[in-house]
Amino acid sequence: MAAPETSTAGQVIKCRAAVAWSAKKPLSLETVEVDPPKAGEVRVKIKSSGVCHTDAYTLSGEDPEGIFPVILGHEGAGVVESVGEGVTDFKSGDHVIPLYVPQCYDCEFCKHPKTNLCQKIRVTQGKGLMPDGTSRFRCNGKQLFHFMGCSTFSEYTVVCAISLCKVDAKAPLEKIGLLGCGISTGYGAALNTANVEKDSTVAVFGLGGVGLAVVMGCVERGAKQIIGVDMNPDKEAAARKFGITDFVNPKDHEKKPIQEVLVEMTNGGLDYTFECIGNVDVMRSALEACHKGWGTSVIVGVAGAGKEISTRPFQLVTGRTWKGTAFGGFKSRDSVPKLVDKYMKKQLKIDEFITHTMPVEEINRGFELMHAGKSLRSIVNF
Ligand SMILES: NC(=O)C1=CN([C@@H]2O[C@H](COP(=O)(O)OP(=O)(O)OC[C@H]3O[C@@H](n4cnc5c(N)ncnc54)[C@H](OP(=O)(O)O)[C@@H]3O)[C@@H](O)[C@H]2O)C=CC1
Ligand SMILES: N[C@@H](CCC(=O)N[C@@H](CSC=O)C(=O)NCC(=O)O)C(=O)O
Ligand SMILES: [Zn+2]
Ligand SMILES: [Zn+2]
Repeated sequence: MAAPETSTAGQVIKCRAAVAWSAKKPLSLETVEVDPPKAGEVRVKIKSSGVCHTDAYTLSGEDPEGIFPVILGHEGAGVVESVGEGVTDFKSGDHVIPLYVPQCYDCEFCKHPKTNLCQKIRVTQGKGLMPDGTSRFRCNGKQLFHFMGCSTFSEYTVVCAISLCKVDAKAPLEKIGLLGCGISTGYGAALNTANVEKDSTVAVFGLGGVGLAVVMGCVERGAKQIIGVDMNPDKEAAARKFGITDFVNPKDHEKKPIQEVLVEMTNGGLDYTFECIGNVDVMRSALEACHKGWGTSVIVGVAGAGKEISTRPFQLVTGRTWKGTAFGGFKSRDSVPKLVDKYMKKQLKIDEFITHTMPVEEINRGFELMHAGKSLRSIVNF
């Protein structure tokens, strides 16, 4: 049966959005115009969106791909309002999560079992545009750019159908948007990228939302020691609830590089380490905290423009492995609906990551809480 047409289908919709007019400035709540979806696109009514550190990173001006004015946000969930020509996988009323890593099933990357990095629309997505090179957003006559193919800080957004997955309509839309980024990324970093085994020893640097999702994955795999490393002592309590066995604050060990402290604590180093901050010095520490011969370090954090990593090549010659992950290695459209199902079966945490909830009008408070180290995830509701 054909989906019922919504009264707004084919029309320009005026709605609320938090607009980043320029770097380093608070977001501004505006009325924006959202065009109907073109061929292969879907317009989604966003119910809620998480605030990820990557939104703050791009807003800070440190993202080489940062472009303004833009509608940020990439951890959202919502309901399909209308679909563009040729879209058969979705209909109005479907519950969906936008995906910043699409899955087209057709490109060389999608067909390759070793990567999740679909490249079908990567070039235009990186330029803040839809695949035809235009934007669907305007405010006061000015074009606004899209962000990571999602722009979930808008009440309505337009995304490519390949950047969207349909999820269980019983799942709470005000929570499951977090599976669009931080939780899936950290969890997948442990399960897919590192493939942590039972009885492993692990260190997680940075105990924000992403780091705690790594901890969740390591607990599921039966790691016997999980050391949380964070400069913020307030992060210890929540991290213990997620399952860290030890907490190390580098500020308590200023006479020694933190990797030496960890190597001593673990009789030679960790089986797996994860950098979940975006600091290149910490990335080095995380690698060098790995056990000689077999330790693997996974870079999850996103570093600022111009930053480079370094270590002595001897660290790799002697058997340590340095890896990175995007979206936890999950092939997005295949995996996210399954993660939603896992949450519904109480086999995956989401609620425990949500420390603050606020109306979109207060979105800047979400950023402030993150910068002050007071939140894991803030959710903004439309
Ligand atoms: N690769 C990918 O696919 C993805 C990458 N990311 C990236 O992952 C990183 C983490 O994201 P998220 O969890 O949202 O960020 P948060 O800001 O919530 O968490 C980062 C944590 O690291 C702590 N920290 C900062 N500096 C240090 C340090 N030198 N040593 C130890 N701990 C430190 C922070 O402490 P404090 O509380 O004091 O700030 C905070 O607890 C970001 O770089 C983000 O851009 C996010 C999603 C996907
Ligand atoms: N735009 C940045 C790169 C930003 C980046 O690394 N993004 C991560 C996701 S972070 C999510 O919160 C990622 O998975 N990237 C894959 C990709 O194809 O962009 C820059 O230009 O350095
Ligand atoms: Zn993110
Ligand atoms: Zn693809």
